[in-house]
Amino acid sequence: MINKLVEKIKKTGAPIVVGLDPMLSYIPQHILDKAYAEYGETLEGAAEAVWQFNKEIVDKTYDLIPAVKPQIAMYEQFGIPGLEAFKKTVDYCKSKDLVIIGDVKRGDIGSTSAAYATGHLGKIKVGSKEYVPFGEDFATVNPYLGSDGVNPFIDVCKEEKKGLFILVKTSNPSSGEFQDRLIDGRPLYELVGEKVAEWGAECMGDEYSYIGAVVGATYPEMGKVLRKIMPKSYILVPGYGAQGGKGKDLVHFFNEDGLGAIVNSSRGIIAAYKQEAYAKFGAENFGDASRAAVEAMIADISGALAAK
Ligand SMILES: O=C(O)c1cc(=O)[nH]c(=O)n1[C@@H]1O[C@H](COP(=O)(O)O)[C@@H](O)[C@H]1O
Repeated sequence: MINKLVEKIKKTGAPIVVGLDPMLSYIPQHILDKAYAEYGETLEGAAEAVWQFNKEIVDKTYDLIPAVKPQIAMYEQFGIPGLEAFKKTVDYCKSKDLVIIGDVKRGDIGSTSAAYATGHLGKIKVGSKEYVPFGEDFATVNPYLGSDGVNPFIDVCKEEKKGLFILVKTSNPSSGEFQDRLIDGRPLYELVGEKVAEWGAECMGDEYSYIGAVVGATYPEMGKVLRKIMPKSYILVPGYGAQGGKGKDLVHFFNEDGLGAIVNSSRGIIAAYKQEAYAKFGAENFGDASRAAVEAMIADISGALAAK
């Protein structure tokens, strides 16, 4: 799957991911009204609105981008109907040939991680039958439990040709509270980065490893150091747009080959119609606003890389 991701990034010229993080407050009234008229003001109604909202954004952007990243919390908040909307979104994106990064941030003791890996990246046997529960291509993984919490994910990736993005340095303001703590004079995130490089060396695709890392756009200096520590790992870079990251901050997350990083924006794309810059589209044409925001993001990042 890493080979497909790299190929699609090359083909689209867009090292970006659209984050499908729907909140009811981003969904235009006409979509909410229609969903509530059909299902009532229920969890089912909310999930239907989420699904219709996602579908329009995917329809308006899929030809420009290599990948999407649905964040499962945004679906789980609507309970079982929300999870059904998550699965529908994954299947629809797959039908559009997009690479799907399941932002699930899992990680537990080995046996539990194995079940998470099966659910999100693998297949489950039920009697004589086999099922694909959620079917994402990549999953985000929290490495805090250590190798035995990560290895079951790696095993499933090897078997299914899937991939991981392991949290190394997160984008949020208090990420340094633990991640920057010095251990033998080195920050913890560097030690985790070294471990990702070690896991990744065993899991190579054609050019890049299918064991990648997450490093926030909001910490460009740390991104520069981590890029060198993990030269063969793709870095998923969240924090662009709504969290303040800009194209010029991101150039050192990329390798000299112009590859090696994929930048996520969620609210900045899916709720673009609410920003002043895209207000002219109006809520009715929110998908066109998202397309324009994707085009602007690609231009910003490619411009910064060209100027590097
Ligand atoms: O793993 C992630 O994707 C992630 C890691 C991180 O360090 N920071 C971070 O923001 N994220 C996710 O990236 C998305 C960012 O959303 P926006 O800030 O709206 O672009 C959310 O889905 C977050 O859960």
